[in-house]
Amino acid sequence: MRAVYGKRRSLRGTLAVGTICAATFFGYTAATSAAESEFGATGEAIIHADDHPGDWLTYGRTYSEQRYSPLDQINRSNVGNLKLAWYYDLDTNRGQEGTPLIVDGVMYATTNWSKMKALDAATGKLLWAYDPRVPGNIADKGCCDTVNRGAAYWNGKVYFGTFDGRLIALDAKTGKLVWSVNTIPADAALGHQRSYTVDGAPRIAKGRVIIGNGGSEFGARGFVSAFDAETGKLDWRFYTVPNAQNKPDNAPSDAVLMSKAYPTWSPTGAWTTQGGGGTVWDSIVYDPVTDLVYLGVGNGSPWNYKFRSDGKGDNLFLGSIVALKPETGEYVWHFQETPMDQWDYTSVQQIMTLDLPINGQTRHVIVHAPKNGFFYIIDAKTGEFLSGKNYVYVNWASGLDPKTGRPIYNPDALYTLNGKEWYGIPGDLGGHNFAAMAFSPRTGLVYIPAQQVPFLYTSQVGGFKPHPDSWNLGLDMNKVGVTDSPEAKQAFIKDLKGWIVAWDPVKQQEAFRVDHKGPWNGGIVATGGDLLFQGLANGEFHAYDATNGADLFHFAAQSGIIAPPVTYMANGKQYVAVEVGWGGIYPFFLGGLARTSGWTVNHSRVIAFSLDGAAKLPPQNDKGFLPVKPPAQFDGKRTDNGYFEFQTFCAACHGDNAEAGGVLPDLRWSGAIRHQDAFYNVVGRGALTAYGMDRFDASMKPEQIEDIRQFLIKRSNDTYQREVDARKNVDGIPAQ
Ligand SMILES: O=C(O)c1cc(C(=O)O)c2c(n1)C(=O)C(=O)c1cc(C(=O)O)[nH]c1-2
Ligand SMILES: [Ca+2]
Repeated sequence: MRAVYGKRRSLRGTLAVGTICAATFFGYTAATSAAESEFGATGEAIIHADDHPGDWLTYGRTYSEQRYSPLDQINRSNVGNLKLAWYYDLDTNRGQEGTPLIVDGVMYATTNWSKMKALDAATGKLLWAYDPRVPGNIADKGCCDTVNRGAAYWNGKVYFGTFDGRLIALDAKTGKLVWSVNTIPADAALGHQRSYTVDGAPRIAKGRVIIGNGGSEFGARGFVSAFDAETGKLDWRFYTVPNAQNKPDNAPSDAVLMSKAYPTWSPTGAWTTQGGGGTVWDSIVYDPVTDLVYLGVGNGSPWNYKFRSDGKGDNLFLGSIVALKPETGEYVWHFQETPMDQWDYTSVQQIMTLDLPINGQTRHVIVHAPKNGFFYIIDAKTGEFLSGKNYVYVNWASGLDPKTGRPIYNPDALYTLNGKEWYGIPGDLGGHNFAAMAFSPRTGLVYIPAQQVPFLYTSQVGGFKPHPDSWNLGLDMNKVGVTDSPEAKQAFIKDLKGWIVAWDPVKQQEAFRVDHKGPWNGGIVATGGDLLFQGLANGEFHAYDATNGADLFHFAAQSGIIAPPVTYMANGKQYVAVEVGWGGIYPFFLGGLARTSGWTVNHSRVIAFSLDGAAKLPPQNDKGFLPVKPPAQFDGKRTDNGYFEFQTFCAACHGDNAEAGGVLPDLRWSGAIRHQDAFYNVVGRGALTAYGMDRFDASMKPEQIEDIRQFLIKRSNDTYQREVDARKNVDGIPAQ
């Protein structure tokens, strides 16, 4: 069975019987003697990534983004002896989602706030750093923490996006700026909002750096841009949803948007002012086999389909994979996974290509596990739907039409049309989010960091009322939170789950699973040593047996891990490295509920393991924010509105119902809530903008801000004793 996968069988065969010598030769010697021809301008180096498996040259290691490394010096028999080789503390204690690149012994790691660190991959010593100085007050212009998922490497330069929308090229040796461009055209801003943020890793195809952006929770019209890798000149830009007036944008997307996509939108829906969404915030993949670029397209803006498109049409290309020609951005095919999106079911999740036996024939396919919970197999050349099966429990659709792949909707799930509430599984965070999955050609299995996080969808009462400075979903923000009753919380917590699904793509069924404590765990790498490496939300880093999921190694990393590990060779030794740092949307929005994945505090760093490592992490406080006795008095008449304002403007970062998730300040214990002026200085006048806290005096009146303060004092009184008691629990997790 193994022989049918992948292209470069001879090398894989060599490494499969692997000795340290073989891995050393292919990893290190090949890399150091490679010089210009291998890492040069042609892309051959990435196309033939398996000729130098000691490096990690592109986001998913190879263009197929399988996150499989043939290295086998570390394997099932010795992984139990894995040790910390080095660690490098980061200067941002927020979510770390980056995949570091390794080129010729140098690690290029992007971190939160779009910073770049070049480290010696053998020692963790800093070689150079680059800080693009993203302004602190724009943190709330993105939905989900000021994360960054990684860089691209090409012809002696490293490229990465910044949260304020730039694409930056640096000299890989010196860290000096080569060029920097604003990827967001001035006329993309919508009304008062400028909501485009860049946190995904750029990809490079045929000398072009391709990058998208986020923003569909605010009012955005998705697009990707391709820039010349040498000069930074804009080559082409492809929009993923139509122009509101159905006019040409002078872009390669014009023809398909005007002929195919526009008729799938109502001409009078709120999308015409809100942009429609469809942001390409994570997956962009170039496939040298088909010579196509695949875009993973995001959710609708606003989420509410009734408001967005009058409840009409499929809304192309939301929730789709779109294939383009790399040179021109010309449209080739699309496949829509979630027509009529109203659940934030993005299709941006990692796009992986494979050669798979299907009905006795080897087919070159895309495998995809988007948020909506179905595992899709799609012909990579034509976009033809081959099969689809749910990889997690789903309640919004009973299955997919076997011919077309269209979901068979549960009518109750269409909450914007039926006017009812909908407790959706998956919820808005998906059955699988940005945490990368991996494929092992040795087991034939895809390993998906799966999760279950339900979400209560309820339409905004009285029609769509956009706010100038917060999320604009068209939902009732009072309802999206979980009420504080112990029963409601317990029921919700029971539904929170996280695990690895080992998925057999040939049989379209689960082979086995590895259960975790809760959702929001890191991405996965699979190796030639028949190992899976994964960091977890509870702060542990694990190695599992790829054939059966047995837990073979774990290490306490002192903070939740959400990033995917990489593995590489340096000085003849195999290393496994990962960025550590709890964050992203889950602990921001779910707040205290997210702590049930395992109590975590953010201590951000890069950690690297080898078989003979001798490093030790310093001792740490892992108890998180300590409760401070709150003021006794509050104005009970203001707290209901305070709750509404909090859920609308603050909860997305400081946590549902004012309980923080271990990353940003827990406002119940903030000194600022003790005085009206102090609180207004921070929230209204922007005293903490340098730290990522925007000012809200343009979008909220002083009375609204004071209502929030009164609500916070009430919440701190209501929950103080519970939090004090929680610090006495054995595992430190507050009772919920
Ligand atoms: O619709 C969008 O534009 C958009 C952007 C992003 C982003 O840029 O990070 C996320 C999402 N959506 C999203 O739905 C989501 O679940 C999500 C999680 C994360 C994260 O990094 O933790 N980002 C995003
Ligand atoms: Ca989204």
